[in-house]
Amino acid sequence: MLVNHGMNQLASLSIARSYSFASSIAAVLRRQSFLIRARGGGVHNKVHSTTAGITMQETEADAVSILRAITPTLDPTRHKGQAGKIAVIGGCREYTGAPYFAAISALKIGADLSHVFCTKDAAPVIKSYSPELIVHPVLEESYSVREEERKQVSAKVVAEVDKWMERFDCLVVGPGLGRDPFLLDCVSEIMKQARHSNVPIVVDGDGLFLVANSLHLVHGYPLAVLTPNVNEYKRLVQTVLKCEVDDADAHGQLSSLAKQIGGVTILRKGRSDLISDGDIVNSVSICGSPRRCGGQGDILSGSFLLVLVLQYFYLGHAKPFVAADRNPTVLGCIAGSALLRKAASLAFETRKRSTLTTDIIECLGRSLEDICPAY
Ligand SMILES: NC(=O)C1=CN([C@@H]2O[C@H](COP(=O)(O)OP(=O)(O)OC[C@H]3O[C@@H](n4cnc5c(N)ncnc54)[C@H](OP(=O)(O)O)[C@@H]3O)[C@@H](O)[C@H]2O)[C@@H](O)CC1
Ligand SMILES: Nc1ncnc2c1ncn2[C@@H]1O[C@H](COP(=O)(O)OP(=O)(O)OP(=O)(O)O)[C@@H](O)[C@H]1O
Ligand SMILES: [Mg+2]
Repeated sequence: MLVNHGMNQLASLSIARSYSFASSIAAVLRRQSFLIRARGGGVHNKVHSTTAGITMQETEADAVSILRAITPTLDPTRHKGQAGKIAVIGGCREYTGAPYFAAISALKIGADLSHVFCTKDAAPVIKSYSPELIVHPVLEESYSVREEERKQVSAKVVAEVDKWMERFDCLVVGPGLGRDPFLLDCVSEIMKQARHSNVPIVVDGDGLFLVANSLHLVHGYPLAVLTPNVNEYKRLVQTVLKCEVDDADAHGQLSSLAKQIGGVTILRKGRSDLISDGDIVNSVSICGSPRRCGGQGDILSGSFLLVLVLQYFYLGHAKPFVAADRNPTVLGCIAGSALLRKAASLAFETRKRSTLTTDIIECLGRSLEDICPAY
């Protein structure tokens, strides 16, 4: 009922111009529809029994078909913002590359607007990388705030982000965030606000450090996607499952981890990317690049195609391949992984040993075009 009601409202709101009250309502309705789908997701392939005795389904995802199915056609009737607005929460004194990689990747695969919320000293650096990004210098680290001012500053930081929240289709928390305790406290509050507004949250990098110590931030939230690398995954397994990583039962352990965190979607990055929401385990093994330069995970977190997935699920335009019962966050992970790995492979073809993250970003467009031509 809620979905149909939402779709009808959306149809009448689709001509609304950017940043109007109507478009804010539409965003809320779209997110409700997305939430309903995320709660009911699942596909059914092979059934396996794991060493832990858990019955589980596993599939080598047909990533290219999924990517084709969920990529929206370019439509001249759409206005700015309808192809996606994302925000990256990250960027501090040490790390300015990571949030840039995440934010620019979203634009390169078709999002209309990409924001970065970072610390004051990181902002001019990130702005100087690209005029395309909207950079908000709002986050504060402990060194710049006196003890007695912390409560007031924290409220101000959270309010600065919250006034934009309803407009975002997806939040990416963590690339280059750093681990300053005061900053992480503020980010916890921002995540609570995002969850309250049903905004999908991709958690990566230092965001995973935060979440491993504060699981309640994502526990049971079907619109949360965690994207751990080797270290980050190890930390999650130790904290949540109270054991060590067991590669002999990689699929069973990933599925248990996702279940234990209340059905969030986890993408375990590695030679093959493994994706599960606790129901099935998908793996994406499309040939990538043998170069392991830093920043490739940041591209992935920004290019989740979640924005694109959202457009289709929100607006009810999903092409026939995308069954209504598939969890859109899982689809977003599969598509993002396939796209990044193909771009990395294309970059390596020409750059070989000198392949860098910026070269891979330059290949994101070609990667998408090869799989799903614009016309
Ligand atoms: N240009 C920028 O601004 C970038 C900024 N970034 C930002 O940095 C922040 C911290 O993120 P992170 O990924 O560097 O931290 P973490 O996961 O603790 O890894 C640290 C160490 O773990 C090891 N290690 C890694 N992989 C391994 C493996 N497969 N198998 C075994 N060991 C492995 C390896 O250690 P080593 O080999 O030196 O012992 C590695 O150096 C975060 O905010 C992130 O977003 C990055 O996104 C990069 C681009
Ligand atoms: N051994 C590998 N072979 C092929 N591709 C890989 C391999 N390891 C990782 N990848 C690809 O690179 C992407 C980034 O994974 P990685 O483990 O480098 O993340 P990360 O450590 O978070 O990166 P970042 O430096 O951005 O923080 C993965 O999604 C995966 O597709
Ligand atoms: Mg990373």
